[in-house]
Amino acid sequence: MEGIPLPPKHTGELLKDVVAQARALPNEGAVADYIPALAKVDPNYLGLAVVELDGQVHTAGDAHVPFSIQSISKVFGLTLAMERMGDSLWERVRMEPSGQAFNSIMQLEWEHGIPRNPFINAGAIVVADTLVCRYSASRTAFTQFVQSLAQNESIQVNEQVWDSEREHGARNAALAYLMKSFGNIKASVEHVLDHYFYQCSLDMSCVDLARALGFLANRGVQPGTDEVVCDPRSTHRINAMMSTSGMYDQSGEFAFSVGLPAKGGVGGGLVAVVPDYGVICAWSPRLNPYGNSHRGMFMVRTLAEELGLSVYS
Ligand SMILES: NC(=O)CC[C@H](N)C(=O)O
Repeated sequence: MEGIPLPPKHTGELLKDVVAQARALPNEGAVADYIPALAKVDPNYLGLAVVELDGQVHTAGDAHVPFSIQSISKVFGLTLAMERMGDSLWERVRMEPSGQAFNSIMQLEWEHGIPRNPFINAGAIVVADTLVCRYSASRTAFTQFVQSLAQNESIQVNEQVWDSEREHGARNAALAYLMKSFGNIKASVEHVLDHYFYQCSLDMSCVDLARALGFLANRGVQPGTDEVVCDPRSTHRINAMMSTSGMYDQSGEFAFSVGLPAKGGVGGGLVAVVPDYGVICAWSPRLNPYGNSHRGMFMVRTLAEELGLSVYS
């Protein structure tokens, strides 16, 4: 990706400009309320961060405020599971776009309890099952993994969000029990959901997330620490699935208009990987009908256009 890096000062100014443009947009979309604790978040937060591979950090708005990472946790879970399971993981979850909402149950019965990909809820619940089965303390292992990637030991679960997910998790429980009936969940459903809800309920800032996912822009090696998080083949696969499924049923539009591997969550976070350059993270809690951050998409798209970051150009 030659020619991407702009003078650092310019990038910082650009981020501030993009946040100001996003703030001026009409208030479209709504904060997720099917998990009641998420509905309490101030919808006007706006954060944007870029962490480059050489360690430079550019921020604007609320880039340092922790928020609920929700489905962005699926990227960390998948990375851990791929390292632990090897290719046997792909017997239990596929790598195809689903063309359905992130929590849809219909396809799962037709396809005998094998989820389309690890980034819809059903797929992430299978991934959570593999973690629960392979770690004696999967929640602790998950937190330590994320803390070390983000180089921030203060990252922790938001207990209110975790409780709220448990109390309002009927649909995820339905997905898990259906998969259990097909033999695709090995541990107890209760245990698996507990882990899944936990990882969704971690709080991280835009800077934390952009730093934590640096290895995906750097062939699996974590910038700054030089830790080998995964091999280049796994890096390629994770980025490929983020490109095809990371934005759920809007992944095609995102590839069409932005052109970066990305993952969104219903907390309003959106991460985008720019190979050989760094990671962008945007946050704005109001969601569009696909469950993706409305202003987050605007911010990542504008930045990608301004800096010429598309991997398809
Ligand atoms: N898209 C999301 O961010 C969904 C995550 C949320 N915890 C759920 O399971 O419904």
